[in-house]
Amino acid sequence: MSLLSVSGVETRYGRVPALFGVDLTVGEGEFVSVLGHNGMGKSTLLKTIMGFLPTSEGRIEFEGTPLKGSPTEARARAGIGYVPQGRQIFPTLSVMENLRMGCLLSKSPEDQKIEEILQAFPRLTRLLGRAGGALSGGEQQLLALARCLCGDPRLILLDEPTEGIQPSIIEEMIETLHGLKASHAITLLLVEQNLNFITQLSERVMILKRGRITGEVPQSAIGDTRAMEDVAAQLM
Ligand SMILES: Nc1ncnc2c1ncn2[C@@H]1O[C@H](COP(=O)(O)OP(=O)(O)OP(=O)(O)O)[C@@H](O)[C@H]1O
Repeated sequence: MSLLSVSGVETRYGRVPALFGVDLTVGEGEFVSVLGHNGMGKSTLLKTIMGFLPTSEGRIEFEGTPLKGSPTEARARAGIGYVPQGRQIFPTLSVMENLRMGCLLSKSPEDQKIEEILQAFPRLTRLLGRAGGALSGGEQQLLALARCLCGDPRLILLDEPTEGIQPSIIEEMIETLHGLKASHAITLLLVEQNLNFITQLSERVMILKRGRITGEVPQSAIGDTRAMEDVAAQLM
């Protein structure tokens, strides 16, 4: 059974459709990505899974339980973590306070959880007292991911984490996510337009174009930037 199953999902903004019957599954422990240009519906897909936008058609199941009608908070409690595009950390709260907010959903003791998460994000350890808004964009992105992980999510929905981020932090994020995959058995659904980032992190890649999944990158092309570029050029 998949951890997440999305089938025939349609989402509209008012009367204007943005997703047209999207199907995808994410298995436990899998890293799955959705690649698409600007405006193709990537953020809409994650917002729909998280319950910020209602589905007009289709079905979303998490661990086999239908999510229809379930509010965002219940989805978060069920184990779906969301790192939105633009990060949305609390700018006036310190890094530590941001992490504490993330721990509200965790069942582990707060100090223990934060210590565990900081081991995966050493750069944040030096910044704990600084206001979130005084971090660089890349540091804020790391904080947003770390804060999400503080809530013990089973599945992480990650929206364009590389947008506007310096290459060194992108590399750090890739390493951190690889480490987390190995040690925490996290499951990831990533939406991105950065092909290099997707290539390095994904076991399966779907292409989203104008609200429709136009295809999946063949397994033989996964991890091979040149082959991925060829497939993406045909499907995007
Ligand atoms: N609040 C909104 N109201 C109306 N239309 C919207 C709204 N948000 C997004 N859309 C439209 O829905 C479509 C998909 O947008 P979405 O933000 O999901 O794309 P995206 O692939 O995440 O792109 P980007 O990388 O630019 O964020 C676009 O045509 C967009 O204009």
